[in-house]
Amino acid sequence: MTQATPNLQQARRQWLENGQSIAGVLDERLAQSWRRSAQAGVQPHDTRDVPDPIQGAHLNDVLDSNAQLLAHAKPVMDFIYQQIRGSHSMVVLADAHSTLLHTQGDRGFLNKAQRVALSQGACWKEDSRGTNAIGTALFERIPVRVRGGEHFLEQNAFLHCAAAPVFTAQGDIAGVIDISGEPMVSQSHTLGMASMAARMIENSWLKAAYPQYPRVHVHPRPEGLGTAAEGILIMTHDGVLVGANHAAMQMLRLSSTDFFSSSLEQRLQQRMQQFLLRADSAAVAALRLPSGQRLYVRAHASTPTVLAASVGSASSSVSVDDGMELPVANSPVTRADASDDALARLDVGDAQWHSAIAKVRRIINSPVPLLIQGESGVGKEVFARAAHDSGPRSGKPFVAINCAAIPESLIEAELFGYAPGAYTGALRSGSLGRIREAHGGTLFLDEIGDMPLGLQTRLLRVLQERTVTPLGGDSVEVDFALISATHCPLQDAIAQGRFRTDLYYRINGFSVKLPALRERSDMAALVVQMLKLHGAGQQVVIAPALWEAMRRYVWPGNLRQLANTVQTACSLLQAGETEVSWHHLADDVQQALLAVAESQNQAGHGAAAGLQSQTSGLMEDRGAVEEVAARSLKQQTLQAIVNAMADCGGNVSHVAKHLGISRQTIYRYLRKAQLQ
Ligand SMILES: Nc1ncnc2c1ncn2[C@@H]1O[C@H](COP(=O)(O)OP(=O)(O)OP(=O)(O)O)[C@@H](O)[C@H]1O
Repeated sequence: MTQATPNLQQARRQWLENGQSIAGVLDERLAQSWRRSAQAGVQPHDTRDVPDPIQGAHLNDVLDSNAQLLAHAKPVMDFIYQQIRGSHSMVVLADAHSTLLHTQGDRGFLNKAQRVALSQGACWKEDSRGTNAIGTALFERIPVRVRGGEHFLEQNAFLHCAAAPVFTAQGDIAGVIDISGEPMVSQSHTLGMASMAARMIENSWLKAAYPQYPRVHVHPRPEGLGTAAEGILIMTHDGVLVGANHAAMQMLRLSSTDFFSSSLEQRLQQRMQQFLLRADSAAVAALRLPSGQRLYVRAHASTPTVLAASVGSASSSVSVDDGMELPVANSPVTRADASDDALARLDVGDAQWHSAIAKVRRIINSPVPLLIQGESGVGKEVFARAAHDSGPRSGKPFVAINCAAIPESLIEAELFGYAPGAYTGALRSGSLGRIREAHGGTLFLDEIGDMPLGLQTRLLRVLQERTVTPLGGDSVEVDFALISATHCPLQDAIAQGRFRTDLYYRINGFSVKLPALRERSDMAALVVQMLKLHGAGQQVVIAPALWEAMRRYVWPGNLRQLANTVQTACSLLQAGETEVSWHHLADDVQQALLAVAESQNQAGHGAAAGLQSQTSGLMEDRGAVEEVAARSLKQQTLQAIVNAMADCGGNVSHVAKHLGISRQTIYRYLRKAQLQ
């Protein structure tokens, strides 16, 4: 423990018991974190509410969803560990929700860390573990060092930790890298090492994620190019910015809304595309930004001949700062990335979503039945349609049936059809039935877990024999690709005797899980797409404070809720208005997002500053503003838990899995809700 620890313990006790000020006792940012920890109900001595590490299938799911992060982080962790080996320390990688994915360290220290659950599967979120480098760095989105007694939980006072967030290509948090150890490694350079490790992971991931697109490397000094500190920007062949590392975002003051909308040329006010036509990636040019800042730039044109897409009649040279002349090729317009089908159009930047698409492409030309899992509204049907449109059956029917929406008495006739006059009230001409309507194309069975048991037996027969027997008629051959979807694990329904095991294996030739919106790293790209779709040809943007709240909201209704929100907002814009703001939202969404913004505001963040003045007129009564402010992120989480409990028939394990939180957290929320 450090010398400071007893003083800090005493200061914390006096602050908690008598409200004595902690200002000056510790860094203001950590003091804010202590306040948040106390507000979240974390008890410095009592660790009963600390969730247990996740294990087994749940852990595997989390590792799968972070496969890209892990793949790029492990070599960097090896490298960092080589630097600190033997110093009673460890390197830790956690995901964006503070769940530990991988640890590497000295055996003795790993054992010690295990005692406070600094181990794989454990969650180190600030609101359950109190102030700690991993959870606090994720909350603050900046590198954070927490030494000894600065930890909120007393049991963590032996740890000295430095953590830095790792950002995705569009500026969202992907995870965090942390170096933890005993006081002897707690020199200031551990924070620098963690930050450098984060940059190395981002750079490796960014370069691998978009091999088909050209890259621009930038740094304020020429010798900074090629180092871990350089900025890297990725752009499409027609100049649209699709990704950047954190360094580039800071150098160019980019925000996540700049991706997929503004072109690099707009941002740099230089003829970057022409510059990129250079095949020689060794050349360095100097650019001066509109702000006067000078940047040195090197292009890495992966496929030099394809870069002329939007340049059109490129001139033979382009002049940049320092009088450098860059030769420009007049290349034919071709695309390196031929894949522009429906699935590719859904692939706007999220790694999990990208991996689901890549997996489905592997079976798209085969008769393997596909099972899509994911919460309600994540886009399962949209994904299924895109798989159909991108496969060999495109142009043939895509027939979607929601098994939960058709009354049990009608579903049989609806699916299998009936012969003329088969029953009273039936159409005289008979009915083909939805399965036969799908002949040649794709049958999409949504909410298949809700299909009545008797019908499951008949569906199984159809799948085995590839024939349909309409009510009162003879069997007819059918040929269709099958895609099914479910928002709850079918194993549950099997365990409860509500779903046939043999049918499960028939429909689950291959399964993909689509992430919830709150787990996706490409929300900015999705919103930009939606704004384009509903913006009636105008370049519509979102007010910064509102956007900050949207990014932090949990979106229990997923893409459906987000798409409705954007569409409603766009339709409420007055003629000539191009910025979506709070008063363009439906009441319920507005309240939820205002609560997010206010909770941020109270937590000392500037993003939502001035919120009240922005909303005056919207809510004239100060009491109403306070009432909204009182609804915290916790209430949204509680709402998401309650909704998921209803969806999953009260099965806490499945709710935990769906929401990516521990069972203990769910019980804690429900217990608190009951006490209210
Ligand atoms: N990629 C997307 N871009 C924009 N909006 C989308 C996208 N995917 C889905 N949506 C929106 O979300 C809505 C819900 O999508 P979809 O019906 O595919 O979800 P689902 O997971 O099948 O939902 P449920 O489980 O409730 O049937 C769509 O109607 C659309 O408005």
